[in-house]
Amino acid sequence: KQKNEEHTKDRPGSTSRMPEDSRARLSPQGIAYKDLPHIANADGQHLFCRYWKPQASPRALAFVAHGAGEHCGRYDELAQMLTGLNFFVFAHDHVGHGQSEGDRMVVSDFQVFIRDSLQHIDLVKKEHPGLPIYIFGHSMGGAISILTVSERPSDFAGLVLISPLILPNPQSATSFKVFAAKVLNHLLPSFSLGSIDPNIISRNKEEVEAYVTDPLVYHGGMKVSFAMQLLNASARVGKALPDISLPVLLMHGTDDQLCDIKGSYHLMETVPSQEKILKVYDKAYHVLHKELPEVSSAVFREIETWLAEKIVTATGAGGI
Ligand SMILES: O=C1CC[C@@H](CCC(=O)N2CCC(COc3ccc(F)cc3Cl)CC2)N1
Repeated sequence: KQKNEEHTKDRPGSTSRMPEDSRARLSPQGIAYKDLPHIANADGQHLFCRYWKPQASPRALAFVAHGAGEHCGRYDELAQMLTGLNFFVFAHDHVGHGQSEGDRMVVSDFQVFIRDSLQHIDLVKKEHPGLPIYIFGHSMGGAISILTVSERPSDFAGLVLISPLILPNPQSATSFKVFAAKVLNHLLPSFSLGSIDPNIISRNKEEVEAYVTDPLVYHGGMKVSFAMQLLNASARVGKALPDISLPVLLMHGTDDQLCDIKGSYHLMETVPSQEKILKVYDKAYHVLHKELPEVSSAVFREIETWLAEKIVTATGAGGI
């Protein structure tokens, strides 16, 4: 031991740390992971998980991919509605988000989000063999959902996208800014660009307040390296669309200033899916499920109706 310490002391920059095991590992909020539902991803990072179980035995599974800076707890209402349809709903906080490990809103490669989602999906599918699985994504979570489906073309029964990130917003990604971001990424990857203006996420002031005061939401600026990963993601999404052929329900607000609705029009023109529905919400902002009551209730109703008819036919309990 003594010898060993001698050795590590000499080597610059090395520390002989005690191996940290799950027992001692704490969430960014200081809660022991042994007391939280969690999975460890391929890099050993602990991801906080949420599960919403229906009363009766589930008829279908739903995985929810949250957006940049937020966390899966913000989908509680949506998940509750789905458990009413006898869905077993599950989600996790992506690396660098909410109660999961990782530097805040940092990811080494966008693929990490897809890899971790597939790991969680495979885990839950093993526990519920044979059930159809639907995937939900909002904003950056929409890009994660599309890329997750494109890796498993026949695994999913449907894709629900709420204002997905498909094309970078022209303002935040002008060719000059993209060029600047690429240059900056080499020089100062941690340089912080602006943070999201909370007032443009929704017209619902209470929801804006909830977002601003939510301690699990990251309110810092977006690092250049993360912006690069988002650009990488939207490029990959553009290439994946021609291979998406599962049923798609897509919703977008005309006044979304964070993810351009043009991306959803492009998706509709590009995916070969037989069933693809785009619902446009006039004057609505980015977070449709947390918008003015008439918009969000329409969004929930839309999702409920779309899914109810699918799982009825899927379980063959349809009419004569
Ligand atoms: O409930 C909630 C609260 C938060 C919101 C989700 C937010 C989310 O996920 N966004 C919105 C911002 C968007 C910025 O995109 C870029 C920025 C710079 C760049 F250079 C290239 C891109 Cl593409 C990425 C996707 N929903």
